[in-house]
Amino acid sequence: MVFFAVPVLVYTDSDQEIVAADALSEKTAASADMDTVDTSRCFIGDEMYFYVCKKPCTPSTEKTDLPANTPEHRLTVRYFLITRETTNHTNLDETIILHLPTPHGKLAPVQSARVLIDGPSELVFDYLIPEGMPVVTGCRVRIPLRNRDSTGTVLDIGEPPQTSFRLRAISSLIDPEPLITPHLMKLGKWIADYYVAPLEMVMRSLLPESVRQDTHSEKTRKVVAIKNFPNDETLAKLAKRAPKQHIILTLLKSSGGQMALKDLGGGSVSSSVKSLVKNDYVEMISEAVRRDPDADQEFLESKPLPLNEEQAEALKIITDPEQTKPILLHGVTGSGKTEVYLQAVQHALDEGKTAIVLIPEISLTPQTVQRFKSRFAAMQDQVAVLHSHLSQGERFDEWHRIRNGQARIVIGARSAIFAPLTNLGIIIVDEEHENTYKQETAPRYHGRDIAVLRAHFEKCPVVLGSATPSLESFQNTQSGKYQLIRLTARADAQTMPIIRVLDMRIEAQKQKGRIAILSDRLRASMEKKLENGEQIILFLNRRGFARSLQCPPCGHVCECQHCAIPLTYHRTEERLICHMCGYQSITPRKCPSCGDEAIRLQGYGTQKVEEVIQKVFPQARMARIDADTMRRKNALRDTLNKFKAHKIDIIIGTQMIAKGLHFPNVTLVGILNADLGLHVPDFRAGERTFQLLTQVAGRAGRGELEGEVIVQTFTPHSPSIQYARHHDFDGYAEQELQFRNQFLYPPFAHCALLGTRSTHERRAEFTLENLHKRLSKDCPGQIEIGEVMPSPLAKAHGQFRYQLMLKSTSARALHQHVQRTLAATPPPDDVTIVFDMDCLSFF
Ligand SMILES: Nc1ncnc2c1ncn2[C@@H]1O[C@H](COP(=O)(O)OP(=O)(O)OP(=O)(O)O)[C@@H](O)[C@H]1O
Ligand SMILES: [Zn+2]
Repeated sequence: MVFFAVPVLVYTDSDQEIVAADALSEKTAASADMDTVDTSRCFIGDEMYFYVCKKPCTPSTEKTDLPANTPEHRLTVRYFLITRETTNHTNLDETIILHLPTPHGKLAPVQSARVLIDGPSELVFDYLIPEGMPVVTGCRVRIPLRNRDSTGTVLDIGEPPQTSFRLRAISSLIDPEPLITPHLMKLGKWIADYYVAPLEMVMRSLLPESVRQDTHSEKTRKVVAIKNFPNDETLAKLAKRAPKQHIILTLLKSSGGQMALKDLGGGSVSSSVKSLVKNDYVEMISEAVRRDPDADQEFLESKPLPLNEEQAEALKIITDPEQTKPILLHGVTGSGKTEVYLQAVQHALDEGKTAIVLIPEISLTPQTVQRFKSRFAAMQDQVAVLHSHLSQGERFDEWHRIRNGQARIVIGARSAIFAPLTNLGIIIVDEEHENTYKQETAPRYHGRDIAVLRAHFEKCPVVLGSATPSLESFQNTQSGKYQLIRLTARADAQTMPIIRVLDMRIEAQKQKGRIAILSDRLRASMEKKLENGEQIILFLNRRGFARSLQCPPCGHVCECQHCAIPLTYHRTEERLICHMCGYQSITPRKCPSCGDEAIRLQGYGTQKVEEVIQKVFPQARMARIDADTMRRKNALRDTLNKFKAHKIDIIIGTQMIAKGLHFPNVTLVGILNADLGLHVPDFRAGERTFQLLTQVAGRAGRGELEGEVIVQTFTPHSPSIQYARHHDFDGYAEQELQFRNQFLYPPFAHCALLGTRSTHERRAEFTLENLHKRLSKDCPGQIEIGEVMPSPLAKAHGQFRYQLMLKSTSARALHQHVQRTLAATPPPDDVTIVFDMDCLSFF
């Protein structure tokens, strides 16, 4: 039988029961009668009244009058549906929803919102948008959830879905303005999809906790202001009768009519102020004050420098409106990239736009922040700094200053890419090669990649800058996706430092197999610099748990034959395991290359170095900079300031000191063990070593004095060390890209890590093995799946960790396959799944 739909106007009472129905087409007016409506064929979704009639009819959009005798307050006018002639009445695909005038004569588009409920379980439900409530995507809303109230974020708005139950309505809006801009919403959805992360988690990254929970609020202070200043006569009386009140009034008058209560004397004057208020002479006002995280610092305005030729060319390309590709600014250390960023940001501001500047980790790059703050010192209020050390209150303030347009420049680490700026004019990613841009907890997004995507959505330029670009970005310039700009010389016309590579195998022979911390050469050089009153940086790239075997006499390192990365020593199994493919081998007692029995695990840390240096140079003033010594807030900033003021001669540090530091008096940089970063089970080890050596070396000789760098290594022939020594990025990139291509590593493929964690070792392993089986079934051709193996960090925080590697030339195929498999294979309650798309770390 063929059914036809009749457009009907339905009246419901407050309980949503149908009290009347009205056909909207004259021709079928007869069907307005409930009797003629085949109610057995009704679809009554919450808001969807869909009546089916046996007679053909023509829909009309004419407004029908409400039945005169129906009390208006009991009526809720719903919308109606029109379907075209159809043989299958359940097919609603081609349903058109028309908006009908309500009893109040206003248009009432019936729409629903898809709401992501706050909370750990990532619930998403549809809610009706009450008439007149200005709900848009990104709004925060209060909604009913079961029998309590809850809060959530609107992900989407659209026509109500077809449901077999009744949709409930949004109770109220939390913020009048959507806290997440539409571009950010789009970005959030992309991240959830690509990194296979729950959208709720992504939302947490987009909206800081303090902003989401509306418990935090603006900080206010009490201000006393003159209301009716007494005449001279009263004033004179007051001076005698209540001298305190007299003083307050005089103070207020002389300072322009108002003062903070605190400045007037706080509690000690409160009773006097109270009397003044009572007599209506003054009033008390609450004034919002900003919690300024840098309130204790002063920034002197710095003027733009005249650019050299290369810098000027770079700025021209960056600010060229025709330029649509992401830009990779490859400038050698000290080439003046920061000056280019500063002027590019100024350009965006001049055009009335806003800017985001990402830096690897704010507490590690205080100098960069200071330079931005100084340049824009005149507009201090328009600069917002976002970083992990902010208190909840500070974060709340900064965030709202950005959202309401007061702050136009946002400087921050990775998550600042989600700053809710509108009208973006430029995004800058400084030190784009840094790993810290990758978030190591879900959602495991890469800040640099998200920056490129956001710039694309917002149609604004994005500049990725580095002295040692990541091979991913560099390859993008080779393939034409990105635009490459180079700064080839130091801005102040200084020469690049001389890099000497010291063969520690020889040193080991001298020391009879013991691992020396200071070579004779480095020690002699340090002595000379200290005598000259120059400063020294000693660098030790210490990596904790993944340890490779290295033979001190010959420098040999045991590697996997399939993956060309060092094998990792697993103490419990007494075995060497490859962390890319799972290959295992026994631990050799003798060096497979030279037969020496001295083969051993590497290892000493910064603390040990400090001890040694103290013995060798007891008169030198030194400071150690690593995660242990720099726990205190501002500790790094203070130590670096001391170093700058030359109250410290030697700094001993880890990666923390590799970045963006500019100390003209540093003439010697010692890299104590370049191999530590080189022989880790990671195909990027070479790239990282090259980057670190180049960056650390770049700290030397940044002033009038020539710089010297000494690199101690057991593998002096390694390409990362040799190319770094010759300041040859292109040469390095060329041979490294060849290696990556050969073994199909990024940037030629996407790598991802799938892991399980559990307090029950077997369950962690089984769950992953099960996933492995399922992934292998119906696996798209481009995906390679590695074996299940214990993580290099086999147990952490009481949890056993297993992992497997996935590789694919198609990112989409990879994340979609994983997404599908994970969705179909929920893990046991006591096992956590970890998925790291485009992983940078293999632990
Ligand atoms: N056009 C210029 N004229 C003179 N000095 C300049 C110019 N541009 C930059 N400088 C100075 O050169 C020094 C190095 O510049 P800057 O720190 O910006 O380089 P960088 O490329 O960001 O370095 P790095 O990558 O090592 O952090 C700074 O002291 C800076 O003030
Ligand atoms: Zn292998």
